[in-house]
This record gives sequence, structure tokens and C-alpha cells, in this order.
Amino acid sequence: MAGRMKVEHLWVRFTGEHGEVQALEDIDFSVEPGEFITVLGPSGCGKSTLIRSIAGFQKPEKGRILVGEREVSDPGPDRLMVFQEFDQLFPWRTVLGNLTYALKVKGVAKAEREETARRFIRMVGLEGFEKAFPHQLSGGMKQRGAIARSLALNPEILLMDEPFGSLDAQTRAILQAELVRIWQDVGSTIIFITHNIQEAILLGDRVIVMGTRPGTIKKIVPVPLPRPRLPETPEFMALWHELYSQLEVHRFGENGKVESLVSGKD
Ligand SMILES: Nc1ncnc2c1ncn2[C@@H]1O[C@H](COP(=O)(O)OP(=O)(O)OP(=O)(O)O)[C@@H](O)[C@H]1O
Repeated sequence: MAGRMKVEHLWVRFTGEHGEVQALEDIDFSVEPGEFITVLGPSGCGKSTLIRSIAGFQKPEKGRILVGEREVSDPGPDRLMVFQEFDQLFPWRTVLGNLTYALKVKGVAKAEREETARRFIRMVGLEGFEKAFPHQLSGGMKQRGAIARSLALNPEILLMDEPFGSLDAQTRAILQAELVRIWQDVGSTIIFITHNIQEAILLGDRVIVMGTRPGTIKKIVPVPLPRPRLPETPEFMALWHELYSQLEVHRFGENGKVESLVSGKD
């Protein structure tokens, strides 16, 4: 069984053209094995910096991240990332080829690769498209392929940085439901970033709400609703309002108009 993941008093600072940015300040939480955590916050609050730190792409200024007993210092196969962009699969390999190649790199025996790849392709609903190349797939299908490839590699932790952010509302709703079903099947730990309140509640066992400048944890909110979750229920709506009130949802734009920093129901 995979160990608990701990983010311990993590601070990250960037020095850029426009001076210093304290992207993360004293981020501290732990995640149980098999837990589904959503991270919700307005643009620029440090969500991507947090997930990139967990992935090992970003060195902390202070603090550390533990996966079980191991301290994260570099990227590793125990923590795989799925991004928002649709071009994550190798364009010169078929869907099946993308998965079997990843399994080969991981060192899985040749005899097992194709069967494992086909199982995960089926799991994400891409059966029949094994021989298709990425350019022959829709955005949603490419995301399914990227998710299948990550899951086939059986990481301890799957890190998802707004993976459904570029999808139309209907495809997004389908993939949200399917991700929950797959997660219940495979039991991976998932850290899922979103700026969408409804998505955070639909998916997460707990929602980590972040505030901006500097990026801090404002609150960790458990979601005690049975799955599948229905946004129309009073319990769901009550949570929606609780999270909404935690977020710094509005600011004044240059022309004095109120701009929304997070989206709710899209
Ligand atoms: N490489 C970098 N160099 C300088 N500043 C950076 C760098 N990466 C991020 N930042 C700054 O750190 C802060 C947090 O950025 P980050 O991308 O983590 O936020 P986010 O919550 O993921 O935003 P979004 O939802 O818009 O993607 C921002 O102020 C950003 O400008």
C-alpha cells in the first residue's frame, strides 16, 4: 500500500522580471493513500506551483514533500502528471503505441504490455481507437488517452492540472463522472487542480481552498456527500456556497468593473 503524502511547511518564491513573487507560503497538509483531493483557487494563487512542486519540477525555498518515507527531490514515476493541453500523447504513435511504449520505458515485460495497455484503453472508453493517431482524436479523446497512459503506469499519485479545463461542458461532465468511476476501480491517490467550484465538489473527498498573493491554504473542506454527486441537491449547493464564500471571487478590473476570478457552474 502506498504511503501517505505530506506537504510540510512549503514555501516557494520566484524572482522574475517584475520582482519577487511569493507563490506559496507555508503550505501544510497531508493526503491519505487513495484519497481524491481537489485544489481550488483563483488564477495566480499558486495551484500549478504546488502541483509542480509535488511532481518534483519545482524546488522549494523552504519545507519539504514526503511520499511515504521518501522526500521528493526530482520527478519520478511514483508521481505522474496530466495537463490541460491536448498534445500530451506522442503524435507519431497510435493510442495503443503510446501506452505500450510508456510501459516499455517503465520496464514492463513485453508479453504484458499490450494486454495492460488494452485494459486501460477500455477503462477510459477508447476501445476501437487503439490504432488511431492523436491527430485523429477529439480533445476529450486525447485527454482520455493521456489519463489511460498515466494510470497504466500505476503511479502512487496522479497529479492533474486542470485536465478538463479546455473541454466543452458536456465532455467535461462525462469525463468527470468517468474519472470518479476509474479512481474507485484503481484506488490511486489523485491531486486535481481546478478553478471551478462545482468540479471541486463533484470530484474531491476534500477540497483544499487556496487564497492568492501570497498563495496560502485558506481552508480544507471535507465533502461528505455520497457519489455520484448531484449539483442540484441542497447539500451540494450548501457546500458550493461555503466554498464560494471562502474564495476571493471578485476584484475590480482596470475599467472599474467587477471581474470574476473563478468560475462556478461552467
Ligand atoms: N516561473 C515563474 N517565474 C516567475 N513567477 C512565476 C513563475 N511561475 C509562477 N509564477 C508566479 O507565481 C504565482 C503563482 O502562479 P501559478 O501558475 O502557480 O498559479 P495558478 O493558481 O496555477 O494560476 P492559474 O489558475 O492562472 O493557472 C503567480 O503570481 C505567477 O505569476
